[in-house]
Amino acid sequence: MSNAPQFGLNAPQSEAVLYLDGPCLVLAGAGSGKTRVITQKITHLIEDRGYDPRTIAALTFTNKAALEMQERVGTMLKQPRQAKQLTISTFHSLGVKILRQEANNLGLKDRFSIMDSDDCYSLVQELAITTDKHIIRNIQNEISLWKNGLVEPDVALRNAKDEDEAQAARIYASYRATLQAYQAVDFDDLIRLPVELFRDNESVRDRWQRRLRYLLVDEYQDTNTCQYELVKLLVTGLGKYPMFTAVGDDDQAIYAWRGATIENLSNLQVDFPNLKLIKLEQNYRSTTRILQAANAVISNNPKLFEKALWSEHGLGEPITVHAMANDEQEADQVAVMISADHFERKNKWTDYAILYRGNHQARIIEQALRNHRIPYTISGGQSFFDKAEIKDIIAYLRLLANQDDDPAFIRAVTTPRRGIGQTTLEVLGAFSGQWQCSLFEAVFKGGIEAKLSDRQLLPLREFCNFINNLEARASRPGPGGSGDNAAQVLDDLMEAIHYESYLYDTLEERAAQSKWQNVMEFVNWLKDRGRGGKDREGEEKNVLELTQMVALMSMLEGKDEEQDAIRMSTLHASKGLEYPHVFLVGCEEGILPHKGDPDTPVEVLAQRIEEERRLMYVGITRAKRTLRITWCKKRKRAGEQVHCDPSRFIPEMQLDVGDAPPKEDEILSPRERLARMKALLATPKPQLGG
Ligand SMILES: Nc1ncnc2c1ncn2[C@@H]1O[C@H](COP(=O)(O)OP(=O)(O)OP(=O)(O)O)[C@@H](O)[C@H]1O
Ligand SMILES: [Mg+2]
Repeated sequence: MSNAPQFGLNAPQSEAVLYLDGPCLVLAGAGSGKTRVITQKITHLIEDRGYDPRTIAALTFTNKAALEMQERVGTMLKQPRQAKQLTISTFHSLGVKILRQEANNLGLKDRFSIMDSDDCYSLVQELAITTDKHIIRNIQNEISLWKNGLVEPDVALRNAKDEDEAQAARIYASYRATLQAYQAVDFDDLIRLPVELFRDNESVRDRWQRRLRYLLVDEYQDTNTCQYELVKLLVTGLGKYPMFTAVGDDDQAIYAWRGATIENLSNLQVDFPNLKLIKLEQNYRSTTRILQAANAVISNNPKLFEKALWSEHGLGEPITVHAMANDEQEADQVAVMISADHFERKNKWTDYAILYRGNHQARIIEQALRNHRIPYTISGGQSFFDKAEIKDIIAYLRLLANQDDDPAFIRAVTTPRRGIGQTTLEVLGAFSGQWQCSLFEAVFKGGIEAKLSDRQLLPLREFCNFINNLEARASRPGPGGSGDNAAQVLDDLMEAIHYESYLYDTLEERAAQSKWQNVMEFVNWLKDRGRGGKDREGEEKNVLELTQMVALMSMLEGKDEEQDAIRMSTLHASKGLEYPHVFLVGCEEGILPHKGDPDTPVEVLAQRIEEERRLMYVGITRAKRTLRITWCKKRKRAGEQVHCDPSRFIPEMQLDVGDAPPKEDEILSPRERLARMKALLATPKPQLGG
């Protein structure tokens, strides 16, 4: 097979697309067309190699990225409908798909629930018998890291370094037991459980390997141990070539705090000695100035793999740095700059992005944008699915799907209020603890009559009967497969719980109206999905399946509105995306790099700063044409104005080095420009290992 460039790709990109003799890793910097390799390869597999689209899976990091990839492939295929048959999803969605089909093999009932991180927080709070947020979060993190590292509770306990960690390990053991009792899984389990299943059950694993003939993984640098294990289990087997392509960039690894390890990149070379390594060096996204700044910043980190990026897009406009008096002025000025730029360049709003380190920075920017009447959408922040009214409805759905889901039971039974008080619930809780059954089961269990009066018990039983009746219909497919069953069940549910009047009774009118609109939007969206999407092309879903789908969506991001609006996003959520004009705000010491725990040991601190630097690199490289950096001399923290210093990453960008007046851009020929750029990039960098 020739490696001649094709499909609008450069030579190494086509090589990666055409390579099918074994596992392949594309390692390259930002904007070099890694994701493009994935979409092209999927198309190539289907159109030129005769792969059935149902046997191809591509894994990405966010639901949004998955959706974009699916749409992109759809436009490339001669038969766009085939794109719908592909599995293009996040690791977690693939996990749900596996769990749903293999629940019985894992001792789970079909109707397991997926607990969100709030539920898990409450559970840890209960088990740890404390209300100290800091302690609870720490334990929650520790449990998550153990799960993602595939560490069992007894091993965690044995290896505990101190009493705090031992205590966390004991809570981890009870936490797992409790989830099992609830017939629930948390987000980490969505990947951990399939891994355990594939490890322990060869025939199940074999079945999945037969179904998935080719696996592609985007943003590979951010996979954690558990996700890597899942990849390995899917692609290694008896008499079968591991067929996969992973693409990634070690300089963009920004999820170490969630257990991702960059070592997975080098592990790949160890675990698959015949791994084909392909590097890409041409950047197609950004101007030379932007790339220079990005390269300069990241050259301060030790390197796992050497890379040198260059671009043909010309030097471009200067990168500007703006010092602001305080955070209010920053927000206002950014809004003013965007407004002016928007009218001057006659751009769309979607051409702009404001990126920041932490969600807490968003509120003040939102207010400024509203003042200036600039439309915006937020990603990576509070998602639609995290709104209280949506979570209320989801609680009912979860309970329909799984009556043992205690957190959902408590939320649903008390919202709207139906005369069931805290004392009643406490008695019920104690009783269910004593009998080791769920709250729902406790309501009908013999002996409960002695604990609760009729007045207390009646509304509980009424509620449970209502759920039971609805549940009987919830799991059925529609009559004649019309998918209308889900819609009918949803309508009945909404009518029966009087949620609308509850909102108007408890809130002032405007708030109630807006919340009710959200609820209706959510319900209609669910109904559409139940019918297989707006065009009814996808799979139909019953209420149980819809519930699991929703649980997953809330994890990383919200619903995306397709309006012309600027994008506000955390740096983490901006990964993989690109915008013509980027504002990187709050570039101050303590914010970016993030302050973190003052007790952090020096060697850990150094690693953290490196991760923060990669985050800066991700931010810079989202920009295609212009990049503006802002920082504040003062910022309000806990109600007080505190003094701030500019981020160390600003001088690291070495803006003076390549910052020639824009005219020079026109004088240099592309070849000269390239030579100049390469010379600038040739500064020696510290080497590390591999
Ligand atoms: N060979 C090519 N010719 C022209 N444009 C390209 C080529 N390859 C990629 N691009 C374009 O360059 C931009 C960056 O590509 P892509 O998003 O695939 O990069 P990436 O390596 O995945 O970046 P990131 O590391 O940020 O995820 C996209 O707009 C893409 O369409
Ligand atoms: Mg990408």
